[in-house]
Amino acid sequence: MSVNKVLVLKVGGALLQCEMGMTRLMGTIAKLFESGQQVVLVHGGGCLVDEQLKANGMETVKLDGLRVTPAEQMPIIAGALAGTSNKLLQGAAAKAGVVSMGMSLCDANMVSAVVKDERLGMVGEVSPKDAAALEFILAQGWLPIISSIAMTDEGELLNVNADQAASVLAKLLGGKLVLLSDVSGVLDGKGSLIDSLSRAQIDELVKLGVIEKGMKVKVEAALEVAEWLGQPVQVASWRDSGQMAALIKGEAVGTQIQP
Ligand SMILES: Nc1ncnc2c1ncn2[C@@H]1O[C@H](COP(=O)(O)OP(=O)(O)O)[C@@H](O)[C@H]1O
Ligand SMILES: CC(=O)N[C@@H](CCC(=O)OP(=O)(O)O)C(=O)O
Repeated sequence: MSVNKVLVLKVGGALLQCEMGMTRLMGTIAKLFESGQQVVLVHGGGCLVDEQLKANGMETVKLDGLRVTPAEQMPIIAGALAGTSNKLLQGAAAKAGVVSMGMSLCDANMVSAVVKDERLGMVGEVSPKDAAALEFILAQGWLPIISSIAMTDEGELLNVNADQAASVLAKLLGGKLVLLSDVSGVLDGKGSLIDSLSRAQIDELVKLGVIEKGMKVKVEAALEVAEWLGQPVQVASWRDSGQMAALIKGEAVGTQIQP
């Protein structure tokens, strides 16, 4: 990986429940900073949202890997993602000596957002808009930590899948994208890691039901960026210390989603 492009790292929500994982992630980011690599951290928090909805007597419904988001759930979802999850990560960054800026997709005209599909309620579809704020923050040597809560032009909050949020920010910055989940990459039907995937192979594995739910959304977001930027996108795991060490060295990790 070349060092001069911004690295957009996305972490899934399960990380927030793993103290060691958060420490390792922030240690990795500190090392990347030392080597001159600028990093943007985008995060999910799906499991925290599930917990908060349950605690408030609300149900979780997913359609094709995306959370159906009735308007009355939006304050809880925004609180869990832009609030709790974002601040937990800022805390871990501070402990590792990394100066961070806690943000969401609502900030500084980064993206524009519209309702994706009426059947999903307040779920957003975002497109890249203005990179100025992020470029300023990166130039200060700070780590932007960005949740996937967005806003319409009318100021209504929207819930965006965090892999899709990361993919739009990678496009905005023309950056490299690495999606870190709780699995070491895309697995085949027997549970073995697949090193590399083309669009045709992805279509086939989705048809067979081998790639499904959150991984289907993730791989499709990765493919869109790979094709847009003409370079592979990696799907790997924050759990795997070997993969995190390889990331610091700029080596390929996990599954390479090919353009
Ligand atoms: N072929 C596959 N390989 C790996 N994981 C898969 C696959 N198909 C479905 N999954 C599921 O997708 C999950 C990762 O997606 P998701 O839960 O959205 O992760 P994250 O929260 O990290 O974004 C895995 O934990 C696994 O349960
Ligand atoms: C629309 C939609 O599905 N939004 C996601 C946003 C969080 C997310 O994507 O979290 P993970 O990365 O941990 O899965 C949700 O509400 O769960």
